[in-house]
Amino acid sequence: MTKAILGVIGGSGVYDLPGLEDVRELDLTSPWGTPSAKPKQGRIGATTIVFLPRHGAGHRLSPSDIDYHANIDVLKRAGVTDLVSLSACGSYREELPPGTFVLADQFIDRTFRRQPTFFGPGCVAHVAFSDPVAPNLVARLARAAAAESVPHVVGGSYVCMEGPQFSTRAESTTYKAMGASIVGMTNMPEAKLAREAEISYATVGMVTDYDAWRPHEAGVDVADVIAVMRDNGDKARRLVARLAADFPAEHEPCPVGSDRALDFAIITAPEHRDAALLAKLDAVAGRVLGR
Ligand SMILES: CSC[C@H]1O[C@H](OP(=O)(O)O)[C@H](O)[C@@H]1O
Ligand SMILES: Nc1ncnc2[nH]cnc12
Repeated sequence: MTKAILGVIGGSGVYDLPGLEDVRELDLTSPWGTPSAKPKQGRIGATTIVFLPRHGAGHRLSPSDIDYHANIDVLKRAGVTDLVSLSACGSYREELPPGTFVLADQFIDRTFRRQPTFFGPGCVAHVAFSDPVAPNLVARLARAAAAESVPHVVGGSYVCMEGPQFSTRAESTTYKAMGASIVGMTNMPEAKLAREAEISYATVGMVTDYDAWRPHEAGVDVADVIAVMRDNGDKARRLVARLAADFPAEHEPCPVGSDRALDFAIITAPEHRDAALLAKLDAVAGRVLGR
């Protein structure tokens, strides 16, 4: 049995979780770099929660500057089994107005200056990623949202752009035509790295704006986002509190294998593996590397 530990990555507008009790800062370091902040561990009811503000205290880091490797690595070291990402996003659908929470089930990765894997020369791995989020975690989030009367939809594709500028109108209409529901700048490579670290992941896309695809409307600017962000942040805290209150003590096996992603993923022959990289992978891949 594995004790369930719920990780929460707070995005724009969610820099703390005031409902946490018995809070302490975890003094964890990572061989991958510097996490956005020291994770805070606490509990809501009987559920242990580890919280990390993605952009750091005071929103210090832009999406391209976040050390996603260090963030996921320290959450793994903290024992996180299930990870909820809270993310502000733009919407590509009239029926997903600002204030809606989209529990996305797919991603389209349009980032171009981020290293998307923990693996590399000396230890190559290919994890399955056709189903990038953990459906049981999504179902729990949907139940928590319903219980808290938070407007939400289950499913949809999140397109992750590099940023930090918002989309041009041409980009916005292109992503909409690709079938995306929402757009943000942070869930890639975060979700990929969580999968490599065998952490069940789900994302809550908190719509703040309609991006730039509506022909007769002004495009998005950060003032639009901030105007909605505060209210979304309050809803997100209620959502997390409800999720935590109803969370199981034991980690539920992920139906799409998030928690066993490395069973057959590492393809480099043992005698060709790089010792320095293996050492860095102690937390992420310790289960299969026997570290
Ligand atoms: C402040 S608007 C743009 C900013 O908000 C989103 O961040 P997060 O996913 O961490 O909530 C978006 O991805 C951009 O980084
Ligand atoms: N329209 C948008 N595009 C990218 N990231 C966002 N975050 C919030 N709104 C966004």
